[in-house]
Amino acid sequence: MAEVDDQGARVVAPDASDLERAAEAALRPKRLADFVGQPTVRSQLQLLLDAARGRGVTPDHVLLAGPPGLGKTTLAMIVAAEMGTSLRLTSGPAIQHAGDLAAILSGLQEGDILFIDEIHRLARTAEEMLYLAMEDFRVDVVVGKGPGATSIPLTLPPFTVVGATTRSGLLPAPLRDRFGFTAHLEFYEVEDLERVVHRSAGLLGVPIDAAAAHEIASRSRGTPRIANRLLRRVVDFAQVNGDGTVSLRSARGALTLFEVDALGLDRLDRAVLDALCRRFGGGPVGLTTLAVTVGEEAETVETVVEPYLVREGFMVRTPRGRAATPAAWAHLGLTPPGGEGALFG
Ligand SMILES: Nc1ncnc2c1ncn2[C@@H]1O[C@H](COP(=O)(O)OP(=O)(O)OP(=O)(O)O)[C@@H](O)[C@H]1O
Ligand SMILES: [Mg+2]
Repeated sequence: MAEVDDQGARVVAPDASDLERAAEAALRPKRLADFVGQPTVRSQLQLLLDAARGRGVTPDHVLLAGPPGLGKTTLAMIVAAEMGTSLRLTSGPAIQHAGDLAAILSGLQEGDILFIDEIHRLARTAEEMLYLAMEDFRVDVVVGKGPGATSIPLTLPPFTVVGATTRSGLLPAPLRDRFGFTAHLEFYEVEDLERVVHRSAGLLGVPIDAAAAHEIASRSRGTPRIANRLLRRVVDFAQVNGDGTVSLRSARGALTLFEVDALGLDRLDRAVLDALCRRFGGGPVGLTTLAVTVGEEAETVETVVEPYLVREGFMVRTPRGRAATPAAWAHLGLTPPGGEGALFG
């Protein structure tokens, strides 16, 4: 499906293209104190790190769970910075065989933070090796091939695994259990996103007024990555069409141009709601059917469209499939079959 490209171009997509990652690096908070919002996670993590530092040990393994763009990679980097240690970066899909993981593990230094992004996508054999490494700081390195192969047990220096996952439900329980602390990142409040926008505008050297920051924040779907991206488009707009100062007018102009509505819904979101209401009478309809109707992968609809629609009360998940709420019908300017109040009757 060609939608992979469209997906990458979506201005409210919660995930980032490779190109965007470079722009993001410049805006990443480096220390816990600069990390905006998520007060619960921040205090929990602060405690964990302070305690480890106090005892002079490496912190417990940390699992960061939550939707894309909420700050998992940022927090992993912050853990390393706060502990004054180095970060080794890898990801589930990058580890195809147990041997790949063994090579990484055997290169670790004491206190290193091993960041495993998308840890739910680790190969099965690597997963088992990781259990042992996390629990006993041991790894069995296989030397040679075939019948002559021998396995040499290697003791690892103490280190900390920071795992990140957008799908914590997919993590096998034994792996989940080996994390001493799981941080569940929540979507951000508008006020927090306003602070993200102000902070980023400051780093970009762009003047912005409070109304503009509020406008961008309220259309950012609770996601700092989206707030930063919308800010960049708004800055473009302000520089091309004005004097470069980001005002409410330029914020609205840019967001209208990119078809992000007042609630942060874009074309794909509206297409999903529209299909749900017009084609399926409000549902319930299965995820796959719904995804095919809008020409998207089921996984895309499930991970990047649905969470926001559910959270904003436009869609509900029922045992028989996805259903539109009265708010969805209202947002599309449609009347539900049987009129108002007929739903969920
Ligand atoms: N709490 C925060 N305060 C300020 N900026 C933030 C915060 N959280 C995230 N950001 C910014 O949002 C962008 C995306 O964050 P990050 O890469 O950490 O997300 P992620 O959860 O790792 O996403 P993915 O699941 O796609 O890997 C970064 O540029 C980062 O600077
Ligand atoms: Mg990340």
